[in-house]
Amino acid sequence: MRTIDLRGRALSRDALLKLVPRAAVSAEVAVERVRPLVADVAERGEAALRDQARDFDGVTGHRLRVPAESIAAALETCPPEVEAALRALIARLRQGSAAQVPEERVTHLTDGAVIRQRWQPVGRVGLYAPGGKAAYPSSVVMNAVAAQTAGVPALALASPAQADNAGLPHPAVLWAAALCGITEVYAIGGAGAIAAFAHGVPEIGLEAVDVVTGPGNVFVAAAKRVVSGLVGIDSEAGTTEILVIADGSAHPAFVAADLISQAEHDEAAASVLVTDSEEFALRVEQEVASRAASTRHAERVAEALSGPQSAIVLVDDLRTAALVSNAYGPEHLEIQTRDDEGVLRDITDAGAIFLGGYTPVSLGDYLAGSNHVLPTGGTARFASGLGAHTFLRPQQIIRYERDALRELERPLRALAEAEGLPAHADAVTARFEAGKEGL
Ligand SMILES: NC(=O)c1ccc[n+]([C@@H]2O[C@H](COP(=O)([O-])OP(=O)(O)OC[C@H]3O[C@@H](n4cnc5c(N)ncnc54)[C@H](O)[C@@H]3O)[C@@H](O)[C@H]2O)c1
Ligand SMILES: N[C@H](CO)Cc1c[nH]c[nH+]1
Ligand SMILES: [Zn+2]
Repeated sequence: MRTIDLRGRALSRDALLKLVPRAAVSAEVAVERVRPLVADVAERGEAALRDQARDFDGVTGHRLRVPAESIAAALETCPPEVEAALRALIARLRQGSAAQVPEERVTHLTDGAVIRQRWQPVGRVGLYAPGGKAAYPSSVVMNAVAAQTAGVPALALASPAQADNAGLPHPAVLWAAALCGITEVYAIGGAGAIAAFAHGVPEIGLEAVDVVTGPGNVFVAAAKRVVSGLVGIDSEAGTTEILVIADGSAHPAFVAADLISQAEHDEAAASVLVTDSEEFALRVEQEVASRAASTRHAERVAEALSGPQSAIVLVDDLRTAALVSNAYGPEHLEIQTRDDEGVLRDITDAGAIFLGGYTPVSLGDYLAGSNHVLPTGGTARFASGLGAHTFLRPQQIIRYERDALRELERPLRALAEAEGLPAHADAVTARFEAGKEGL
């Protein structure tokens, strides 16, 4: 990992972001690459999906809609320990997600003037679980439990077809689908899946959805940006990032293991350490060097950690570390310092925040009870992680009685006249003209 020494330097946000750039394929470049793929699915439907499966997943002649029997049959091949772990994940995430459903609130402004705020779930959602370099049953659960907690009535799932599973999605994805009770599953990957959800593909019985969610690589994230507006999306949950703020009190082996764990996802993954201790930085570097080569995906990890998107950043103090982290807006932020809560107070922008030496990101990836589908690429500045709230729309319901409306007749007319829209005021006055009593 390269080291960037910021000690004694005060940098603007833009200058910081130039020093620690995002992944090689920028969101803008990826958007231009996937735009024709999305348009092709909108135009040619199934035929376009088949071409993309051949080109990107190496699969031809498969069934795009997974038969219900294949989902049920797959669960029989799930090792008991994995099934128990998936059930534990579902149960813990249900608990964690329940807090994301706001209560209906009623506000009485004056006598007879009431506003209610209710949270209405969307009707139909398309959930994406990645399946390129690895299979993501955990992402199936993260999507499904959030949607089910919100009360969404119709859920469809897509994940890439696998050449070595007869063109079905990865078996582990089907295990998770079965355990979550999802019956509508498609073997479709990448931008094609996102486009299929957004536009619908009647030939295969896929009806367009209202909201598309789920994580994926840079092309999946870009496709979500392209279809957003036509459908709702969660965040652009793209290529994984971890930023660790640590001081000399942290354990170098813990921090190194966490940086490596997220680099395992993708050659383009970003692992960043920000520390005020040069000695600690060196020890982490040594730990990374001694551990990285023995991981299963050593080549991918090495590429991610040696890329420009990964770095060790030396700063003067932890307040500056928080400023650097805020400028970056990481998907995952770990804080391992003498005063984690103090550092947390300075943090504004991050997808999810993991405090202390015993809360690794990989816990959040699987079993913490929090959701692992999180904003990347700096979008944590304005977006949140996936949750039940992603599928809920606040709706205001307004009811005024006669006297409460009458009280507002004059000020309302003043505002309507100020805007040059007097018929708005007339609509109120009409209710108080003689003979118009009594609704
Ligand atoms: N932010 C989050 O919440 C989060 C959570 C989990 C995983 N992730 C990320 O998800 C990603 C998973 O990626 P993956 O590749 O394993 O699976 P994936 O399912 O996201 O991507 C595979 C698909 O990418 C498409 N694709 C591949 N090469 C392409 C190209 N050159 N042009 C256009 N499309 C192409 C294909 O359609 C293929 O089916 C990783 O980057 C990981 O870091 C993010
Ligand atoms: N770290 C990923 C989010 O970027 C989530 C994940 C799923 N499985 C393992 N990890
Ligand atoms: Zn992970």
